[in-house]
Amino acid sequence: MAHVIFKNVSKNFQRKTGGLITSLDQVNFSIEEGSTTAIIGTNGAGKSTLFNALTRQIDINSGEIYLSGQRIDQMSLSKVVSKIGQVFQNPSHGTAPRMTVFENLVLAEKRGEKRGLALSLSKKKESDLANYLSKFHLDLENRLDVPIEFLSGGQRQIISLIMATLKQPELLLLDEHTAALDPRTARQVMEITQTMVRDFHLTTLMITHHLADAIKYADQILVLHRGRIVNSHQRDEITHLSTTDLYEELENLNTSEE
Ligand SMILES: Nc1ncnc2c1ncn2[C@@H]1O[C@H](COP(=O)(O)OP(=O)(O)OP(=O)(O)O)[C@@H](O)[C@H]1O
Repeated sequence: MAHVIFKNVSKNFQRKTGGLITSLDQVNFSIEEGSTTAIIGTNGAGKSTLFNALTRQIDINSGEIYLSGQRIDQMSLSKVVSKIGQVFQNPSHGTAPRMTVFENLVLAEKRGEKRGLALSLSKKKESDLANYLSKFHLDLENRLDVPIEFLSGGQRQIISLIMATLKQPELLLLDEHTAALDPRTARQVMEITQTMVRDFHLTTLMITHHLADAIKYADQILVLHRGRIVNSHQRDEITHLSTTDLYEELENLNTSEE
């Protein structure tokens, strides 16, 4: 059985002016364990809605969503949160900006555990973390006692990534997590992401507008348009794709609407 399965998933929203918007329209796809899937699509295609359905931020109207063989579209939010790690486009999303890097990492480690546990800010743990952070060459090992809000965007995204993967999630969601970074930092963050995904054998789903990243890192590319998966490319085929091919595919979808 595939690791993630979307079976006939649909989601409608009520339009303020009346009527319904169909954000997900009978979406079907599956993701193999340990693989990376990129979702690309036109504006308003339903990419965020798909992520929100996975993380239980919204209820779907029909269909089924499975993670590791379990139906998650009806699971409690707290249970889903413990299974899925997410990194957002906005570097301050998902972290407590006024707390230090170390405090954020300790909180991430305690996520899903009983409330009321004291933070175990031991010196030993701090030096272990400093060791781990030094391998990213972003000077993070010297920033453990600095509030997250004072870090650069790239540094914050790496911390968010570490927080999202610390508990080895069953699924990692990357929501355009390099989009707000300058090109050099974006490349660096993407490479570190790839190292973590490989090292921890993480099943990953990423929304990206960087078509080159989809080609370079994905085992599967899903093309979403008006709430439907209109095409999918698998690894064998992706190797022969160029960014121009994907760009033209998206352009054709845009112009077919006009
Ligand atoms: N809470 C909501 N209420 C009403 N309509 C919504 C809601 N969330 C999403 N939509 C609509 O659903 C459609 C899909 O939106 P979604 O944000 O999922 O697309 P997207 O692919 O992430 O877009 P983009 O790349 O432009 O951010 C859009 O028409 C959007 O306006």
